[in-house]
Amino acid sequence: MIKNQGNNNLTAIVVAAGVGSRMGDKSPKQYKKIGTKTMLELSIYALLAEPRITRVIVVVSPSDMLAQSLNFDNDAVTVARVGGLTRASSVQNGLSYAAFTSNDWVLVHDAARPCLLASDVSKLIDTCIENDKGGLLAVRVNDTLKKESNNGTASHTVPRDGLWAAQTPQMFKAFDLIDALEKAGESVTDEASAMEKAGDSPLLVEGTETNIKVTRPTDLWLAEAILDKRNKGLK
Ligand SMILES: Nc1ccn([C@@H]2O[C@H](COP(=O)(O)OP(=O)(O)OP(=O)(O)O)[C@@H](O)[C@H]2O)c(=O)n1
Ligand SMILES: C[C@](O)(CO)[C@H](O)COP(=O)(O)O
Repeated sequence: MIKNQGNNNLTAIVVAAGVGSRMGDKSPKQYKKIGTKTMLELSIYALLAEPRITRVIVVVSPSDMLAQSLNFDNDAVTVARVGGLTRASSVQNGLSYAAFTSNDWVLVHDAARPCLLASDVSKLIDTCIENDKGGLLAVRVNDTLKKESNNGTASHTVPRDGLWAAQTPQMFKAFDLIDALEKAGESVTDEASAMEKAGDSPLLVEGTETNIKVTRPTDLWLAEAILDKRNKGLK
């Protein structure tokens, strides 16, 4: 059981139990290497670069055979074989595994977002704690958005004013998120959706465009280019 950790001992849950079907590859995308590290490792290290995160629970599928080769050489990281059939269920199972005993904050991050900047993690934590309100990293939508009709044509343009693309990590009080996810069901695709359904209005914390979710093959080389540039000193 995790006792009250306070704001300097935060828990992050990294969801890494997906199959990566949109990548069209046989191995789950979270184990794809960018340079010498897997996407999963990069996502975890970006979180651990924020000193207030002192515990990372990595949720993998119970059938994940690659997880046993993981060695983070860091006592802060625990691999939990509690992944579910949906992302939401993996998050719920990770929250249960964490066994919070007080309503501490929790951050939830996609293993598929390896380009996360530690500075953005710090910004999210600072903003949520200063406002005592949960929130998420997000970026404003730049493209003109079209709503598809049922025959592959554009029926209309969706006004993009005020539209943001949600990223992760998303940060909420653990007990509030547990309750919200329980009520929202497994159809929600992020934590903020569940909180919104519960009547909350999560803070939008402006993140960085490079915090992409690696979903399809082209995203992988985008992530490689981003991290290559970053390793050369460009943000
Ligand atoms: N049942 C699931 C589904 C997804 N995820 C995780 O949630 C993150 C975002 O999900 P997504 O990008 O959709 O990953 P996949 O579900 O693996 O991809 P796909 O939908 O293409 O199968 C990923 O880190 C993925 O590992 C998870 O932990 N459990
Ligand atoms: C949580 C998320 O990354 C926010 O944009 C996104 O909803 C995950 O969606 P996915 O279909 O599970 O990748």
